[in-house]
Amino acid sequence: MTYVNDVKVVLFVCLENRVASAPGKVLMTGGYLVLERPNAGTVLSTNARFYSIVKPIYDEVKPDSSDLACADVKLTSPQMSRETTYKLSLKHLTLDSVSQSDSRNPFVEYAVQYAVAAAYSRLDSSEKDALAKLLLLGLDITILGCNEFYSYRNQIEARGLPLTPQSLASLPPFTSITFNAEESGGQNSKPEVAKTGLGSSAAMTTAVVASLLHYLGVVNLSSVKYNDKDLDTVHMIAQTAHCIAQGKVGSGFDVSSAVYGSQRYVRFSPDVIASAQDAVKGAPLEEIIDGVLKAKWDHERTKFSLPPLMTLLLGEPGTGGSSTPSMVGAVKKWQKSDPETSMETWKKLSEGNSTLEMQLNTLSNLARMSFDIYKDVINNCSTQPPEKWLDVATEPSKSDIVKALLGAKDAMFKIRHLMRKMGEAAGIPIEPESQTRLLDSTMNIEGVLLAGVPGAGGFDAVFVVTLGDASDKVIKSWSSQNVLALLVREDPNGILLHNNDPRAN
Ligand SMILES: Nc1ncnc2c1ncn2[C@@H]1O[C@H](COP(=O)(O)OP(=O)(O)OP(=O)(O)O)[C@@H](O)[C@H]1O
Ligand SMILES: C[C@@](O)(CCOP(=O)(O)O)CC(=O)O
Repeated sequence: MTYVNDVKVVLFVCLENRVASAPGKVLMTGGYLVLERPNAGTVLSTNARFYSIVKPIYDEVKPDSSDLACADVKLTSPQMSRETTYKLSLKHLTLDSVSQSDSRNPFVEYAVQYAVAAAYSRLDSSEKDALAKLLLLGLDITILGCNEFYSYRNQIEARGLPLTPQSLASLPPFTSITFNAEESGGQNSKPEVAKTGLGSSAAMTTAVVASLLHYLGVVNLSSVKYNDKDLDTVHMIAQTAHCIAQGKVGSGFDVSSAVYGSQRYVRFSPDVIASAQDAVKGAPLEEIIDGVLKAKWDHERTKFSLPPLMTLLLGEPGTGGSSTPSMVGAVKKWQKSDPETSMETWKKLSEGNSTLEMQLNTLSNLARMSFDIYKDVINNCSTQPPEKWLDVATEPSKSDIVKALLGAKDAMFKIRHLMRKMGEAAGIPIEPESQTRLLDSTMNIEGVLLAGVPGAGGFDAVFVVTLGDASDKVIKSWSSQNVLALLVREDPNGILLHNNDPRAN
């Protein structure tokens, strides 16, 4: 949207759509490798979304306002029963908390500062006056995360409910979050959210940046197309805010999928955000963000999502999750200490990842070419163990599909074997024995195509891809093994704009 001189016109345009959302992710292949260019990761975005609702706090700028240099910002997180208020300096773009509570949300704080700085850097001086007026009405930001981001296992067990997706579905949307008991009892430590590992910080940061940039008129997200420049702007700001808030530069697949949806991703060169790292040391924010927006972002993303009639399932084994940064540290240490073996393992892993990606792309193409034959094969294989899948291949067109299915399955076995090997060499449980047992038994269920540990692996939820209606069998089997099937599914969409508060739906 081009900025209009009268702030009321801007508000009129923006109020309709002031809710943006961004999805959580599952990194199916490329864990660790995707940290280094040019290795790729395939990432599926999910139906779990973070919503950010932005509105003004006041109806009009108070004429007697003595403090025209600062805007009020209110950040509400109903699921955490938290409300924090800030003063945003319109001159320095600093954000100072004026709340009594010491609860901070660095992801959202950087998202607000950087989005406002992006607005200033993109506008000429007359437009900047209108922007200041809009900001002086205050920013009232509410953040909501879908239940799928959080673990409700304890609540389900405490209520004596069965460990099933139906029990999860009975929870009201945007239920209050459970904090990890051990942490809340710990000395001086803030309670840690019990989460499922879907990339809450990336989805939250992206939703806040998207809603703010749209509200401030920097981008127009009402008509997004896959390659839209506006999405690129959201991506650059969200990625920078996420890195700075996290204090580390990951591969960025989580922010990229939060913005653009399911994809094949190759990371950006870390020096594109070097200027923002300098900002922390005191350089003017507007200039820094201008630099970030003009930097040569060299990440690559290609269209990728699951072929039709395949379902992504996640199973929470209840073993408590793992810390990604410490696992990454151990793998890096191993790479340094044994460059030869590690390079060899990574080479083979990269081949396995490419094969799996290629087989899935082949299946998508075969489905496009002749959907009826594809549907027939998938439905038949969904009720058979894999050793019987070849029996389904009664004609050449069917046998191409079955070959690709078996090729995908084999590639997944190879990837798992190498991930285990990497874990053993690095001294960390990338695919711990308990997960191996669960994955092996799951792979034996009829109609299961793939099963593995997503992302960095460890004790987080495992993922499975099933054919046709086979997911019901997996859910039943998991329930009997004390594994909770989550309600998470693949949804290839990235950022979405909504007309209403999702709690009203
Ligand atoms: N509903 C919410 N409202 C506000 N803040 C939230 C909400 N849910 C989570 N958070 C905050 O988001 C941050 C999540 O960051 P954290 O580093 O724990 O996750 P992450 O690395 O993205 O995790 P994962 O990939 O495991 O989901 C935490 O600071 C947490 O307090
Ligand atoms: C290990 C790593 O490659 C993947 C981490 O994925 P997850 O947070 O475990 O989903 C790290 C990264 O890509 O930033």
